[in-house]
Amino acid sequence: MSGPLDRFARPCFEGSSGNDERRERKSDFENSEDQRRTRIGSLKKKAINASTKFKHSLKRKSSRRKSDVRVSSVSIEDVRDAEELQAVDAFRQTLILDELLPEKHDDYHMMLRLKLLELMRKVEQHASAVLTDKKYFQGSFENLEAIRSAGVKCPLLCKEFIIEAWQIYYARTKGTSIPSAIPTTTSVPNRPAGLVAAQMLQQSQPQPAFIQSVEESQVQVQHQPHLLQQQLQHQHSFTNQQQQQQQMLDHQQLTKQSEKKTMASENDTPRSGSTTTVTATNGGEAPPLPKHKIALITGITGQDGSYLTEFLLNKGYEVHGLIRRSSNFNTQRINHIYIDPHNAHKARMKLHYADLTDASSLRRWLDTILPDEVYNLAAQSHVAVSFEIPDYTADVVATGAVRLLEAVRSHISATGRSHIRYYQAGSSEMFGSTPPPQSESTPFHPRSPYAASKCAAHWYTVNYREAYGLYACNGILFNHESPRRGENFVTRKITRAVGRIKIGLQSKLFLGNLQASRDWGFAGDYVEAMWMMLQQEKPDDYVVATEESHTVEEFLEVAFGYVGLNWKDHVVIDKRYFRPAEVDNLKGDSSKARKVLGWKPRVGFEQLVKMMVDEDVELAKREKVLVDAGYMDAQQQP
Ligand SMILES: C[C@H]1O[C@H](OP(=O)(O)OP(=O)(O)OC[C@H]2O[C@@H](n3cnc4c(=O)[nH]c(N)nc43)[C@H](O)[C@@H]2O)[C@@H](O)[C@@H](O)C1=O
Repeated sequence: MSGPLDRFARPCFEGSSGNDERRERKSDFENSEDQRRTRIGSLKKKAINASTKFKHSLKRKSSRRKSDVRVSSVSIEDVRDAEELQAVDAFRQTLILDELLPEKHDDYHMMLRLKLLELMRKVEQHASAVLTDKKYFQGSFENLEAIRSAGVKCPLLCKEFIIEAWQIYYARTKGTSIPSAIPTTTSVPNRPAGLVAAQMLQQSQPQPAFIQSVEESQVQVQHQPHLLQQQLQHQHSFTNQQQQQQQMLDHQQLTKQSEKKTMASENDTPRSGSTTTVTATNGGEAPPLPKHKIALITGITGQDGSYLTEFLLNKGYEVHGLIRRSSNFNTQRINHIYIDPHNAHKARMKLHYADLTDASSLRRWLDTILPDEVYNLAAQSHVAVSFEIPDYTADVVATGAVRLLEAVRSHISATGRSHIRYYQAGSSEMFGSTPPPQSESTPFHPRSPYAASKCAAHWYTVNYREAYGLYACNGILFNHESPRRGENFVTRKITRAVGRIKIGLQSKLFLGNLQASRDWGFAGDYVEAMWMMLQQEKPDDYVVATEESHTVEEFLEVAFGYVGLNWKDHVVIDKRYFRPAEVDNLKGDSSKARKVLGWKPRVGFEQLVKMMVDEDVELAKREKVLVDAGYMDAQQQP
């Protein structure tokens, strides 16, 4: 089905339906919204003024401190900041009087931190901790809420893994006095905790028996800046973060076990590839790396890259990912498995800058990493966008594949490492207008620059296999989705909107052709098939699909219906999302993969849609917390 060409009249970013809607809704809310912004703006200004005055006052005073030990209080304009400023000021005076404050540490933020630590210690003597972490401590935020609303007045500490700012606000809405105790991946922001801690010191009640005493807990704050950088862009729900933490812990444990195992059997199991030694940064010699397999993945930061990395790490692989430089970090999907490379003997995933458009970088990393398996997943993978940037799409998707194949070929010829195996990510888009069911023998008829480029990559791979005897496979993957799917693909665009509509952050969703039909599977299942292809005796090409096809409209029915909404009340057809040439119907025949590889999908269509909706409802709840706390605009998506 072809769409009108006037979509090129102005650029239109998918996933930005909130923005379209914002334009529409602005007039309704203009006045109240503008007033609210002005109010918040003026409060912020006041707070900044008060802080600046306080800081200047400290500086002025510090130059006089030897002769005039008593420091006068600051003038405070903002009522909201008064308690904090006074508390910090008084605390500073005490330190100066006790001669405990070296001049170089005499600044406001240092004071605030010290004050917070002091408050935390006091709080721990009088407060009770409520376990809210579900997975490890079988707690819940509902417990916290129930305890507070049952009239318990003592300060309550929310015992939780603190990863992102929204959790602090969320904990407060549930009645906590201060988030506490298990911030494994980020430090607790000073300001909210400081204010809350000050308030709670005024309250003290005996501790109910059913709440765990805080003395039993260990407070450990580790600061990992690489995770903090991603705070607001994080794509996964709270539940998912807990799963990720479990995976990380599992991975660390697995790594330890596999290290022990491989070290023990090092002599009798020679590694198929190279050995690399790493020098530890703690002064000692790191143990030689175990003889495990090494994988190199292009496109590691994408949906498939992140699932494949988890899968391979769980199989004991060392995984190297090639990433493109960009001005913003885009590693959200793999942050949970990232271990600082300075922990050389623990870090089993490593990232390197390279680009499929830069042949020299590909060859250099092959020579350095010496991988056993290479997975080429990188692409400009958006079909509609490929009509806008066809040249770039061809460069990355088609020529990028031949650059990498050629790098592998020349690396083998230079090193003799002929056991190396190559996986090429193909796409059902290559079948285009050929009617379903589509199998390995179905002729390609691509309908977009993206699909034509994928066809070229497919044939380059076949050619390197036939011409040079390279172990190279094409995985012809039908659509595969997950909560990590990019927000401009139709499935995630829908489930994001369902979450936000359900929570009241959005009311409309702008879409294109609802009659297109796709064979949608779960990305987590599909990465297993990639790996299986490279474990066979001989290289070959395989279709990977669920063998069920559903229209976009059916996806809408399930997604909206699952949360009790009717999609027809919210979806608006926007011709800008139609494509110049559409692929109407894709439905795979994956019998070869099922028979030869023993692969089959585990997650069905409805389960997939519900999984994505569940995650996105949670994500929307987090956004709502930030919106309610004035931390984010209602229409803005982090
Ligand atoms: C296998 C293949 O899978 C993906 O390509 P795709 O099938 O084009 O995925 P999509 O989610 O962008 O579109 C699916 C269908 O949904 C229709 N549709 C309607 N309304 C909107 C809409 O508003 N946005 C989008 N994106 N699509 C819409 C659209 O016209 C199309 O018919 C990529 O992973 C690709 O890399 C790949 O290899």
